[in-house]
Amino acid sequence: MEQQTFSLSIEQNIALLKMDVAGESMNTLKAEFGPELDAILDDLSQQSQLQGLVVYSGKADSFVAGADIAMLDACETAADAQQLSQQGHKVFARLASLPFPVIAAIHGPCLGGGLELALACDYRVCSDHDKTSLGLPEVQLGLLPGGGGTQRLAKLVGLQKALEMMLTGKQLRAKQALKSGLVDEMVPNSVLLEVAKKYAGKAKRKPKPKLSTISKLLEGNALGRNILFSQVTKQTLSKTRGNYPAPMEIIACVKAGVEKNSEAAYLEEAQRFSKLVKSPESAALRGLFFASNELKKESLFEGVEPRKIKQVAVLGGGLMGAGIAFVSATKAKAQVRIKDISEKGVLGGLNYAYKLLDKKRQRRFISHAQLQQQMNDITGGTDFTGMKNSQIVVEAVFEDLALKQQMVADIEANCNQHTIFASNTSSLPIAQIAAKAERPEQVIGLHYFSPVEKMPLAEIIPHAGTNQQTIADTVEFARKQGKTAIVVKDGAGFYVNRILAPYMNEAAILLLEGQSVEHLDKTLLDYGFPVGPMTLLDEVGIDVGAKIAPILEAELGARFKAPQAFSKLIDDKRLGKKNGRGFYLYQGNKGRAKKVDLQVYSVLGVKPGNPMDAEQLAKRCVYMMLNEAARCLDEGVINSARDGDLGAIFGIGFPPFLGGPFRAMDKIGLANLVAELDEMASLYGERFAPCEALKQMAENKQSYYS
Ligand SMILES: C[C@H](O)CC(=O)SCCNC(=O)CCNC(=O)[C@H](O)C(C)(C)COP(=O)(O)OP(=O)(O)OC[C@H]1O[C@@H](n2cnc3c(N)ncnc32)[C@H](O)[C@@H]1OP(=O)(O)O
Repeated sequence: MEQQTFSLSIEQNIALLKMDVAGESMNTLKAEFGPELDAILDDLSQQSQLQGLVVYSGKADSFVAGADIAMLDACETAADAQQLSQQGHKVFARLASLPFPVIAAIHGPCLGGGLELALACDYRVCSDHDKTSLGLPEVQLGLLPGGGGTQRLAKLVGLQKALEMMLTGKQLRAKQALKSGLVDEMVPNSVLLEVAKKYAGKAKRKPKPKLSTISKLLEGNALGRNILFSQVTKQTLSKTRGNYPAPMEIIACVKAGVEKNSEAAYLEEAQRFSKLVKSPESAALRGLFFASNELKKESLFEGVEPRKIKQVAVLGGGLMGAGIAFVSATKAKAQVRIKDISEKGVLGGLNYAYKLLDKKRQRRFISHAQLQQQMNDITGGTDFTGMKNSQIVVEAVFEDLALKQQMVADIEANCNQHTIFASNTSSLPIAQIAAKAERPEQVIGLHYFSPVEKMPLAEIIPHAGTNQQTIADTVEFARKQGKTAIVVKDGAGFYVNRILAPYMNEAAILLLEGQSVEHLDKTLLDYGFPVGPMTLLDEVGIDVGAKIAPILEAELGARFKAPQAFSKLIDDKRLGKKNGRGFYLYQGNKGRAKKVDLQVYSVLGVKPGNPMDAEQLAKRCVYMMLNEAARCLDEGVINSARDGDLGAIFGIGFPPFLGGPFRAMDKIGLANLVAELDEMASLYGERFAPCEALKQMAENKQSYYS
């Protein structure tokens, strides 16, 4: 017999509807639930003695995570997707029109279609648990809330808050949800159902947002609303640069909600939703969701169980070390010891963690007691005291091979025989760091991106002698720190910096050819990168780039050669943002729009000329990256196109709506790409020559994804 998803019980004239999707760890909404729910609603609407209905989840730690994304993926046509949306509208409308109050009892994630279900209820009560979060994250999948969310949310929390939630996809914690009026009450999970039942017997109600006087003025009349919509449209376009259609569609739906009758507005939501389901941007973003979920679950070696890391040491209290200590303590819930050569370094590391936690406290995400508790998990010192039991030591010291080898020896002498030594080097081969180790099998690379607490990627780099247990433990540790972890081959630049370097070099060459700093940055921002290459070089440090380039060139060849003229920037003591001297002005320019430091051009001996066609300019940088990504896969630097896509998106910010370099190459078509690279090689130089792997695949009419 087919298992039911919903079970109905009645206690003292209060109906309790439990949702529990069999065989799945989280509830998601599926089309096939329609008839089951319809039958329940038929039954309920005939029971005149009922005083209320409480909807809750049978899962221990989640309410409903939204519509089933795989079901959306399976829609063959926009009409299929429109039908799904309209089916949702119909069921939720029936729920809303029951003759007694309907109450959602929410514990755990209540997202997308899950929140739309809760919005169709009269009242919402949620648990105060950390796991409880409410939001409409559809925009992150390139979609809009298609289950009535664009219509109901604004009526409950007001236009501004609703637009902010839907355009960012941000999830609210219980406290924030209560404050914004999204939920009516927040209680401990142990009494959630009991409190929800108390709403039975109350009046059904029309939601009314609690608005400040200014918001009332803005949202309460047509003129104010027009100003609001035009401001939001402008801000949205400046953020998306036209690359993401969903935000504009969300604004249009919300606008329809205030300007049209309900039937027309709901129809518009369904139509716009269906168009987005079939958009290439949403397909890429959904692909990303599935790919990162798949990677998260992947176990690397059969029979090798990763150990739980509870004791961590970090060598170096600088920006990277401090960030690593912070995520190890707060996310991976480990006891962390920071070791630095100076007291100042240790204090710097502790202070960094304190500041991050204090920000959370100020935003009321954590209490003062929780801040103190988390700070208790991070200690520091200038010697090896307290490090004996470390299961993993992550070094984040200067990029100096001899120093790192010394660190390995120190850790082998002062920790224990099982301690893993993980290096956060961004350029030195791990095999060299392990070369003098007594236990090289426990040496591995663990490369983070700055700032560690924000950047989602970690590259895990075993050298040829690293054992499976060390790899499995390190991957699991990075996952626990909240990172998307990809295993990459040991070699100059690993994966992310290896594909970034030719892109950055090309931008530098273009600058020397007379393209302006602003034009370069704007063009690649418009293309979809989060920052332009010149800004990125300022952020990373021009000196850091200058140090890595020769290492890559020596190991990988002339296509990595950085333009000679760039050494003049170092001679001019231009290190980037950190010393206030880079491509942009920093001193005395705080809070103002970024301005290029025009002296850069005279230092480099160039004069910015006519701006190159934006498409051509972007292609020159991006195609260098694509070609290198193809080489990396061919050489086994990455294990799959999927890892290459995730690494580029989470490590560099490769435009997510393109799905990553490999999906982008498939979209261009490998034969077209090879032809374009050939032409670029003849115009601009051999560095553009398509790699053998690309040529082979193009010849065989292959693609990276089927
Ligand atoms: C019409 C509507 O407006 C359209 C929609 O609702 S679109 C969907 C909107 N919802 C979302 O985007 C939420 C997507 N999910 C998430 O962000 C996260 O899964 C979460 C925050 C809910 C939980 O995260 P976490 O605790 O790390 O668990 P996570 O491993 O991601 O998910 C658990 C399982 O649920 C699955 N899952 C979660 N949400 C899902 C969804 N909306 N569709 C399909 N599967 C989903 C995951 O694939 C995973 O499956 P598995 O057990 O087979 O690996």
